[in-house]
Amino acid sequence: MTKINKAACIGGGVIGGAWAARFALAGIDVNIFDPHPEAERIIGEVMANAERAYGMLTMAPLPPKGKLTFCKSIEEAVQGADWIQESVPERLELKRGVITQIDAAADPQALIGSSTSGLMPTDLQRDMKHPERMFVAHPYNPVYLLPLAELVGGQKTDRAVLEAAKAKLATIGMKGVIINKEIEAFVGDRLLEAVWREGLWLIKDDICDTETLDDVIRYSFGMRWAQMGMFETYRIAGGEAGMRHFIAQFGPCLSWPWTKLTDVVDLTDELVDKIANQSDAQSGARGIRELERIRDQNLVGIMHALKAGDDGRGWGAGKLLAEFEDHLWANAKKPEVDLGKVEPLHVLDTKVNPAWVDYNGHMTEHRYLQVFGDTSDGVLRLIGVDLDYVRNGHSYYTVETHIRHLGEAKLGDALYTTCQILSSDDKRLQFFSTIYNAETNEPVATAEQMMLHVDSKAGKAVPAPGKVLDKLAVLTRAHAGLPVPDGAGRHVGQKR
Ligand SMILES: NC(=O)C1=CN([C@@H]2O[C@H](COP(=O)(O)OP(=O)(O)OC[C@H]3O[C@@H](n4cnc5c(N)ncnc54)[C@H](O)[C@@H]3O)[C@@H](O)[C@H]2O)C=CC1
Ligand SMILES: C[N+](C)(C)CC(=O)CC(=O)[O-]
Repeated sequence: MTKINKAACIGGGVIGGAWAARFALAGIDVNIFDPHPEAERIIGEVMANAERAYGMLTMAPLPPKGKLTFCKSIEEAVQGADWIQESVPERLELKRGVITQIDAAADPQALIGSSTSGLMPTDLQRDMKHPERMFVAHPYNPVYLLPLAELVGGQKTDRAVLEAAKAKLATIGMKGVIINKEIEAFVGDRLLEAVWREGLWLIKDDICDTETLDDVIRYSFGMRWAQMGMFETYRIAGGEAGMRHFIAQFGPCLSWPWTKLTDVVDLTDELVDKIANQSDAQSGARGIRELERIRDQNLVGIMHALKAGDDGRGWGAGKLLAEFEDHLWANAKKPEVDLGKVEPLHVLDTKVNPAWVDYNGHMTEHRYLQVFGDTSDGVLRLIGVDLDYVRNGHSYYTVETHIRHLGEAKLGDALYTTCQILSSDDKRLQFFSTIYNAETNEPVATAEQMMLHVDSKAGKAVPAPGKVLDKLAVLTRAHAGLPVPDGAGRHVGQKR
C-alpha cells in the first residue's frame, strides 16, 4: 500500500519536530521519542508554526490532524509504525546505534529513513538485521514546507524500497528524489557546503559582512534557484546559443579561480565571534520562532507564485503543491449533499489565517474573492465539474462578480460559506454566495456571480453535457423555492 499509516520520529529537534508536523498535518498519527526534557514544548511550538503555515498554504481539505504521542523509549515509539524517521544529532556512532535499536524493535516491513545530512547509509545500516529497508531520506528545513527528500540507498538497501519510499512521500506532499550513488552529503549539501565554505572565507577576509552576503543571495540568484535551479538558469544565461556558449564563456573562470573552495576555513574563536556578532546585528532583534514565521510566509508566497507558473500549469515546487492538493481533494470525505433540499448549500468551512490580514487588521479584499472562488469550486464539484472534468477540456469560467462587504473578518475568525443558485440554463449559472462568521452566524460578505460553461481549448461558451445539467437542474429547482436573497441583483452605489 502506498500511504503511510503510522509514523515514528526518533529525535524531535529542528528536523524531527518538523517531520512530525509534516506527518500529522497529512493526517498520520506520529509516535515521538526524544529524551530532551522540553521536547514536548519545542515540538508544540514547531507544530503551531506548521499549522499556521498550512493555513496559508492551501484551501484544499487537509485530513483530520494526526495524533502526536510522546513515548518513553525507541522500542515504544516504533510499535505499529510503518515509516520510522531517525533525526538524532549528526554523529555516526550515535545514529548507527539508534538505527540498530530501531531495527531490532520495529516491524521488519517498516521503512526506516535517516535524516542525516551527509553520512553514508552503508555506514548507518552496518549492524542492522534488516538493512534492506533502511535508507537516507534527507529533508530540508522546514520539513513541513520544503517538499524535497533526497533518497539514498546503502550497499544493502533494496532499490524497490527507495521506489516505495518515493511513492509514500508523494502522499504527504513531498518529492522524493532518488540519488544514483551514495556519496557523503549527497547532492544538496555538497552544493550548500560549497556556498557556505566560500561565504565563510568572504566574511573572514572582510570582503563583506553577513548581511551583505545574504542580500547578494536573496536579491538575485536565490530567487532564480527557487524556480529553475542551476543548469536551467545557466542555459538561459548562455543566450540563444544556450549551454555550450555559457560554458565557453564562463568555463575558463573555473581555473582563474573565482573561489577558495579547496581550502578549509579555520573556525577560530575570533572568526566564530565575528560571524555570530554580525548575525546578531543582522537578525538578533527577532526571536527564532518569529524568524521562522517570516520565512514560512515567504516560502508559502513563493510556492503560490510557482503554482501559478507556466501559464497556470504550475512549475517546480508549485506544481507539486497543486498535485498534493489534487490528492487531498481526491481523498477528502465526500460531502453527502441532498441537491434537492430547499436550502442554500453549506459549502466551505475555513478560518482567517495570518496571511489574509491587511494593514487594517482584518481580512484583505482579494481573500474574499478567494473564499468565494473556493465556494464556487465546491458547488461545481457537487454537480460533477471536478479536476478530471477540467482536464478533459471543459469548465465553468466566472464572467461577473459583485461582492458586498457587510462585516469584518478578523484574524483567526472561523468562517463558513453558503451558496444559493439564482438561475441556470445550459450555458449559464448565476448564484449568490455568503460568507458567515461561524460564531455569530452573521453575514460577513456576499457575492453574486455569473459563470459560463466553456470548452477551454476552443475558449468559447458551449452547453454543458446532460450529466452536469441534470444535477444542476435539481439544484436550481430546489433553490427556486427559496426567497431571493437580500442584496441579489444589486449594483454598486444602489440605495437599499
Ligand atoms: N537542522 C537542519 O537544518 C537539518 C538537519 N538535518 C539532519 O537532521 C538530524 C537532526 O538534526 P537537527 O534536528 O538539526 O538537530 P537538533 O539538535 O535540533 O535535534 C536533535 C534531537 O535529537 C534528540 N536526541 C539526541 N539523542 C537522541 C536519542 N538517542 N534518541 C532520540 N532522540 C535523541 C535531541 O534531544 C534533539 O532534540 C541530523 O542528522 C542533521 O544532519 C537534515 C536537514 C537539515
Ligand atoms: C546545514 N545542514 C547541513 C544541516 C543543511 C541541510 O542538511 C539541509 C538544509 O535544510 O539546508
